[in-house]
Amino acid sequence: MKINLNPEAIPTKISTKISTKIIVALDVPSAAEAINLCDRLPEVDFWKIGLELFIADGVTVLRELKTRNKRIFLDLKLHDIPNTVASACRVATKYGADFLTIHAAGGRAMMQAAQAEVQDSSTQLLAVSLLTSISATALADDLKVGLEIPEYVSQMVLLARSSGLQGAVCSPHEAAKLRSLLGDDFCLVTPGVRPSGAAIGDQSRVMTPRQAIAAGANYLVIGRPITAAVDPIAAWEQICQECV
Ligand SMILES: O=c1ccn([C@@H]2O[C@H](COP(=O)(O)O)[C@@H](O)[C@H]2O)c(=O)[nH]1
Repeated sequence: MKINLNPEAIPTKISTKISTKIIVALDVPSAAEAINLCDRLPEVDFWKIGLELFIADGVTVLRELKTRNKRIFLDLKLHDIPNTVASACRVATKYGADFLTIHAAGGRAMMQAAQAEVQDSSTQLLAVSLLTSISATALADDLKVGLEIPEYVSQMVLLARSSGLQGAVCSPHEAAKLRSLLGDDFCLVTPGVRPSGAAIGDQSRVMTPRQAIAAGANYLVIGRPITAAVDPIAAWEQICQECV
């Protein structure tokens, strides 16, 4: 497939629509760096705050993103006993994030308790099914899981849905199967996205942005290919073009 490299050839309506599906991971160590990136990329509407930034300066960044009317994915990947996770979710709702993650591996009781705490808030829980850094070999040999990745991920996402959640994080590799299992009302968010030619790094199950969208992802999470690029603005624009 030929990639269209001419931004002027892209109808604004399509590129706007694509850009709303991309969540950029703000994996930087300080509020100053996060806000600088945010202001350099005004077209990015949806930002992800992960553990590094949340631990460093989370409250400041949340406030700054809110002031700029940005959508926020608070990627804390909570995983603990039900009471602890539910309490953390209750406190997290006060930040007004759009998405918040918990690990599906925490089990049904944990997910149900967490869901009960966010039910009446503007925050939607997403269940992390299997980290996109985990390969088939690691799942079988290190974690001693007897299922293949597609079956394991389906199992975790079905468990999340039957625990009351309406969204999950998976790799683009599992998105098509999950979409056909769950229909259109379930939200699938896929990290493990790499534009053609980008370094894969510590990810294992990756696809291009265009492939991830075609597989049925509602949102793509992309971090280093944009934030660690020499020119983050050009990288963002190139990715939006690549999706068309
Ligand atoms: O399974 C998962 C869950 C979350 N992530 C997060 O997404 C970004 C990906 O960043 P890249 O730089 O594009 O690899 C990162 O913040 C992870 O914590 C994930 O990769 N996989």
